[in-house]
Amino acid sequence: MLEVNVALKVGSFQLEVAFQNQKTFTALFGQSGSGKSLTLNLISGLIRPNEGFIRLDGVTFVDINEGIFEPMHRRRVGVVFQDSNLFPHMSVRQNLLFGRWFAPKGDRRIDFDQVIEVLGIGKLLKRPPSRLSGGERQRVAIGRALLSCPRLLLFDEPMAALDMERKLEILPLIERIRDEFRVPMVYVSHAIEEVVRLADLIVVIDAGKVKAIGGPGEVFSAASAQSEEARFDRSSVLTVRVAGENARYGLTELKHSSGVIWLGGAAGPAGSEARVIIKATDVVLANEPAHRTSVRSVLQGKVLSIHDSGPFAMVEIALAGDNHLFAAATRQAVDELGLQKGCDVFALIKTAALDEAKIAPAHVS
Ligand SMILES: Nc1ncnc2c1ncn2[C@@H]1O[C@H](COP(=O)(O)OP(=O)(O)OP(=O)(O)O)[C@@H](O)[C@H]1O
Repeated sequence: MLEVNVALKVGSFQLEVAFQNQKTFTALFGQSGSGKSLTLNLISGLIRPNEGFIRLDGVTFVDINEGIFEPMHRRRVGVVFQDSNLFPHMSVRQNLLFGRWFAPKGDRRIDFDQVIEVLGIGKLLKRPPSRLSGGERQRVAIGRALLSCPRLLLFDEPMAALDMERKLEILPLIERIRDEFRVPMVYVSHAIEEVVRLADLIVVIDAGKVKAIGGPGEVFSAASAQSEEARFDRSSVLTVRVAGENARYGLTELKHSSGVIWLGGAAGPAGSEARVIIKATDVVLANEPAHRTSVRSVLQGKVLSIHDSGPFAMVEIALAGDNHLFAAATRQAVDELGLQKGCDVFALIKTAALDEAKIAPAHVS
């Protein structure tokens, strides 16, 4: 179990973060400048808190009251940064072996060949980092961190510099590592697609404080999880069942208790549970089901709240099955449709905005 309960003041910024996770994968999610990296650096031992403690499976990394501060190398944590930080003068193999060197001889439980196979980097072993693509460099960086057989693996925005295609290649690799090597992980990101797909527990940090905490479904259905300013980034996460494919058009039908959503691309085996991420700006509101439009994805719900913000409004809709959906609209449209708390409403979702990056299997860990 990872237990974090720390306070830190740097300049005028005050960080106070507390959470615990018995499962493997914790995501620290929040806007730029919210305090995610500081939290990660406190866990790695790069910086020392003013107050509090951090423990992993009963091992104390730091406890200010007890006067304990283990330096980074004694915590045995592996870190993967946005920039892979590989040693430029070493080959891929040497970089990986460097990681191995940090693993204590009696605890080399993670196998070199297995890591290479999972990450698909067998063909790259002789190359210097300068001859790798960004995605390949990140795979090697993950391999190097993993081969040190860490007690805890930390990721600081590991995919922030990669394009969507590379992200979609690397996400399943991180999933496999999570499931095959069972190393606890803490993953910093401001990308909702990544944290929903990977995490058991999401800790939402805002202005140095924990704003929400829970599994992907719970956290992103709560209005409080995302900041008010993030109107154009606001997303909802709905739990759906994969109903079947329309092979002719390359679409997948997703069933929600409030209606049907069509996704461009594949979404896992029929019958399986999945989570779909819907941006508030991809939802159109209507008083009645859409006729003669291109929209095929329609959910029915009740207006739960309306928050005005300048010319716009954020409409929160309660759907059957305890999911909430956010829709961004103009205040004018909200007035003209006569929307108010308790009204029935139809949410029309653009399938063209829902591709494979927006779907994640609802994993059980
Ligand atoms: N050494 C420092 N001295 C003063 N302020 C600092 C220091 N390090 C970080 N901060 C401030 O603390 C806040 C949180 O920083 P942090 O790097 O944790 O944010 P973040 O959530 O990781 O953001 P990003 O996603 O942009 O990396 C920021 O306002 C930052 O300017």
